[in-house]
Amino acid sequence: MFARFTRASRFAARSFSSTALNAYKVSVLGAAGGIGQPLSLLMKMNTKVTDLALYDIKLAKGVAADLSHIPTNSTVKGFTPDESDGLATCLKGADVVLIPAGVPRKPGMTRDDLFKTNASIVRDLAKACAENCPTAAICVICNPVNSTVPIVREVFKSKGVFNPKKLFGVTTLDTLRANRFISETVGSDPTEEDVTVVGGHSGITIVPLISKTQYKGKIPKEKYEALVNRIQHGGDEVVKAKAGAGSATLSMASAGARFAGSVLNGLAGEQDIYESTYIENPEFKDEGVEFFASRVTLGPQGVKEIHELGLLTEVEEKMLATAKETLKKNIKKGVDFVKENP
Ligand SMILES: NC(=O)C1=CN([C@@H]2O[C@H](COP(=O)(O)OP(=O)(O)OC[C@H]3O[C@@H](n4cnc5c(N)ncnc54)[C@H](O)[C@@H]3O)[C@@H](O)[C@H]2O)C=CC1
Ligand SMILES: O=C([O-])CC(=O)C(=O)O
Repeated sequence: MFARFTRASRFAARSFSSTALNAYKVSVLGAAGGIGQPLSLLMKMNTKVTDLALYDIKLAKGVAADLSHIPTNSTVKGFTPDESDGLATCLKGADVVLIPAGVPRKPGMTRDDLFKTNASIVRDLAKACAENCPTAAICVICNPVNSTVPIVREVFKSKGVFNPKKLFGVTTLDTLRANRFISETVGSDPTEEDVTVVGGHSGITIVPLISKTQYKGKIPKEKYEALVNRIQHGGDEVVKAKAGAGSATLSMASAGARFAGSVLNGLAGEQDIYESTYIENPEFKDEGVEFFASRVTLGPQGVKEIHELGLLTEVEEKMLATAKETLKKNIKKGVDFVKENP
């Protein structure tokens, strides 16, 4: 009885001082979807999350009711557009916002083909974030990430609240795939691998830096090329296998939960929190590439340090050059969209 009382008091105290006591509000927009549901489940299991707020145009209340029975610290609330201030309430006080809302690919489509539907979804959700939780870390999962992240920046800028340290495109799935696929190539334990993947999140813009691993120069050319190709086109593999029923959802939920967990660990002041993520990066700004997935250290203010690329192999330099050409166009497309459709 006494132990229970103490625990309850501790949880009550958490709601008063969020950051100091490792108690955070996480909002998931698009929470009833293929990614949204398992991602929300994984956030419910994260012990740093004490307030989980779920928004979707359908079913968010049902998903919230379901998850709310799991005996972890967090409360769970669901919001839908039929309540006048549903989205605003979902977002108010959020420390981290995850955005998997948007349509997924079908076979034969590129991520860029999703732009015409997803651009306005992301723009509108970004407006709500800028108005209701301007200081939250915004983590964009919705594709095409190369363009949707610039859309969020433009919206935040237009409202005077943009903070480059708190806007992230979630590219963690590329890291997970690289870790898994390299382990299959070299016969290692995938949980021990840590491949840095930079650039963007679509085909040739995904640049795995194998030269930064212990396997530099050790993987035969043919195997190396097959590995890079599989990392770059891993998404297509799943789209094809799901045959019209969508794209990666479960591996993406795992990636999103890992990334959100790292952001929370950084906010909590934990040390040595590293992730690769698509962020505003000044390194290639002169070339018109304002966003670039980079390895970063995360901290209490979001991005604490952007790691420079350093020395690359000739092959990696070539991949980088090709990636930058496409990224430049993808970024411009997002920026222009907000200019033309504010
Ligand atoms: N960044 C990455 O590595 C990855 C990104 N994705 C992307 O994530 C997005 C979501 O994929 P899935 O979950 O498979 O799709 P889904 O169709 O299963 O779920 C999307 C959810 O978004 C909701 N939604 C649509 N418009 C909304 C709005 N205006 N506000 C709130 N919710 C809204 C839908 O009702 C649905 O529940 C897609 O754009 C997909 O391409 C997918 C895999 C990996
Ligand atoms: O391939 C897609 O459309 C979904 C995605 O971004 C991925 O699985 O990496």
